[in-house]
Amino acid sequence: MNDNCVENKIFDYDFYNRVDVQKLIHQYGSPLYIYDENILRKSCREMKNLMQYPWFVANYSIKANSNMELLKIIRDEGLNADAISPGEIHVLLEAGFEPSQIFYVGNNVSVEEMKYAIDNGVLVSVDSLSQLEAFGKINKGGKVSLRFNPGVGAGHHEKVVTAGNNTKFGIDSSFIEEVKQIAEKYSLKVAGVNQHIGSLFLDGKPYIEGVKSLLAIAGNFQDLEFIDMGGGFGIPYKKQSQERLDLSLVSRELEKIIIEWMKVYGREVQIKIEPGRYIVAECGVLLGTVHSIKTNYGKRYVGTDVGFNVLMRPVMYDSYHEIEFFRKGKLLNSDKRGISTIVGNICETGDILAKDREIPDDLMEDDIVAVLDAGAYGYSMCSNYNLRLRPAEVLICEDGLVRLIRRRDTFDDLMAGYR
Ligand SMILES: Cc1ncc(COP(=O)(O)O)c(C=O)c1O
Ligand SMILES: N[C@@H](CCCC[NH3+])C(=O)O
Repeated sequence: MNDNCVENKIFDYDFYNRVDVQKLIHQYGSPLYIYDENILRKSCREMKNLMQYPWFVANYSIKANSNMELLKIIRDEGLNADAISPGEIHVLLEAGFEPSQIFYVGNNVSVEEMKYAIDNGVLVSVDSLSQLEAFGKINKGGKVSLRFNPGVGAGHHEKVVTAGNNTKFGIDSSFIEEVKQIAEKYSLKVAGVNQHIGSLFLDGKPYIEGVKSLLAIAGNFQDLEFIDMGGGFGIPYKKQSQERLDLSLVSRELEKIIIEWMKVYGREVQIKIEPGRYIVAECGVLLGTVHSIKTNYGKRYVGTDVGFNVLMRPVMYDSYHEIEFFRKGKLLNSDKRGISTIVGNICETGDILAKDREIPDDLMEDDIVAVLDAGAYGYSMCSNYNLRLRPAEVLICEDGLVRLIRRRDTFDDLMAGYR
C-alpha cells in the first residue's frame, strides 16, 4: 500500500466509505457509473419540498438521467416527470409513471410525435405558433400548454441558455395575440404556460426574474390549470470555489411573487418546476482506469478510459468536474502534486476530461480515476463513438448493497441495428 493513500474523503461523498471502487471496477468493468440512492432521495426531497404552496409539483426532467431504476426511485419520492421525446415518454410509462404525471415539453416535434403523446394521454407543450397550429389541427378542442420565452436566460454555457434573445426555444411574448387566435380557431384550452430559462444557475435572481415575466404572460390566459417555471437549479461542480444555490432564498422569493400574482388572478393554480441536474448530478460518480502516463513535448498526459463517449460535458461545454484517484481502493492524496492533462481513449485530440489539472505526481497505471457529480447528463449523453461500449451502471442502495441497474454494452449490441 502506498503511503499517500488515505482513508479520508475530500468531498461530501460517502460512496468511498461504503464501497470498494476497485472491486466494483473488477466486477462490472471500466468505465462504470455508480449512483448513491441516499443522495438521490435527498435531492428529490429538496426539490419536492422547494415550496410550501399546497399545489406545488416537481417534475423530474429525465433527459438528465433516464435510467429506469433511478426513475422508479424518483417516482417513489413523489415526483412527476417531463419528457422531450416519445422515447422518454415510453420509458417513463415503463417506469410506472401515469400519463397524467408526464408533461411532454417538445421542441420542433413532428405531428406523429404529438400524436404519440396525445394517444397516450400525455399533455403537450408547444413552443411556436406553427407547432400550435399543427397541434390544433390534430387535436381540436384539446388541452395544451404554451412554452414562452420570458426574455431572461441563464446557464453554465451559452449552449444551454434556453431563453432570452439568442435561442430557438419558447414563444416570444409579443405573439400572445396570435397565440390566442390560433387557440380560438381550434377551440384549444390553454391549460398551462411554461418556461425553462436554461441549465445551471447558482444565483436564483435570473430564475425569479424569469418567473415574474412568465406570471405577467400567464395573466393573459383565463383558464390556466398550472404554471411551470422550469428547471435549471445548479449544483456546485467546483467544490472549493462555488457556493451552493440558496434554495430557501429562491423558495421565499417564489412564494412571495406567486401568492401576490394569485390574488390578482383571482384563484389558485398549480405551480410546477422541472429540475433535472439538481436531482441526479450529485448522486453519480463515474469511475475509470488510468492506462498510460506520458510526457509529450513537455506536457504530461494521463490517459484513461473516460473518453467523451462516456462523459461528453467537458468536451462540449468545457465543463469542470472534480476528479479523484484511487489505488487499491484507497483515495490517493499525496502532497506531491503536478500539472497534468487527463484525457480519454477516443481518436480525437479534443478528447480531454480535465485540462492542466493539479493531481498527484505519483499516479500510476491501473489507478482508478473518479469523476464526481457525473449523475446528470453523463450516461444520458453517452455514445458508441469509436464503437466503444457504453458502461454499466450500478446503484449503491440504501442498505449498502450494490445492484447492477444497467449492464455494460456488448459487441452484440453494436450489431443490433443490423438485424
Ligand atoms: C424544457 C426543459 N426542462 C427542464 C430541463 C432540465 O434542466 P436542468 O437539468 O438544468 O434542471 C431542461 C434542460 O435544460 C429543459 O430543456
Ligand atoms: N447537457 C447539458 C445541459 C442541457 C440541458 C438540456 N436542456 C449539460 O450537461 O450541462
